[in-house]
Amino acid sequence: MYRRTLVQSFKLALGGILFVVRNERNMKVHLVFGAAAVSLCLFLRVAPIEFIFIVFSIALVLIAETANTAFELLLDFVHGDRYHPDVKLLKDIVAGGVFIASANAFVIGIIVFMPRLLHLAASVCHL
Ligand SMILES: Nc1ncnc2c1ncn2[C@@H]1O[C@H](COP(=O)(O)OP(=O)(O)OP(=O)(O)O)[C@@H](O)[C@H]1O
Repeated sequence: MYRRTLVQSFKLALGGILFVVRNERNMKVHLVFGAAAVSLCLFLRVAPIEFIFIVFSIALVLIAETANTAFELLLDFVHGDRYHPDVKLLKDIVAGGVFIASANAFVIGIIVFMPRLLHLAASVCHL
């Protein structure tokens, strides 16, 4: 063990995140949806509190996916790739966490964007 500076710790954490982005297809999907949601926030000029909710929802999904990946790797490391019902249950439970975070982000996205998009569509139709 050695003492790390804050910058070194940050670099190691960033390396962990990059690993997940490179190796997990779902993480790439979450990032694309996250970037789309932030762009939509800017385009629709949502209120600051709504923007905060969107950013928190995105962060929650990314954190859940990162934890899911770490847990899957840990299980594979400990148990190998042999089938085991307990491994299945544990992997399904952490995947459930990602699902909850994603469903939360979806609902918040609907609540924030839907009224504005409908309003935008209505004003375009009346042109
Ligand atoms: N060793 C195993 N024994 C039993 N079932 C497994 C095992 N490994 C994976 N599974 C099953 O396959 C599913 C996908 O696991 P995998 O490790 O392939 O994750 P993945 O392809 O990255 O999927 P995701 O990240 O979307 O959950 C698990 O949720 C589990 O149901």
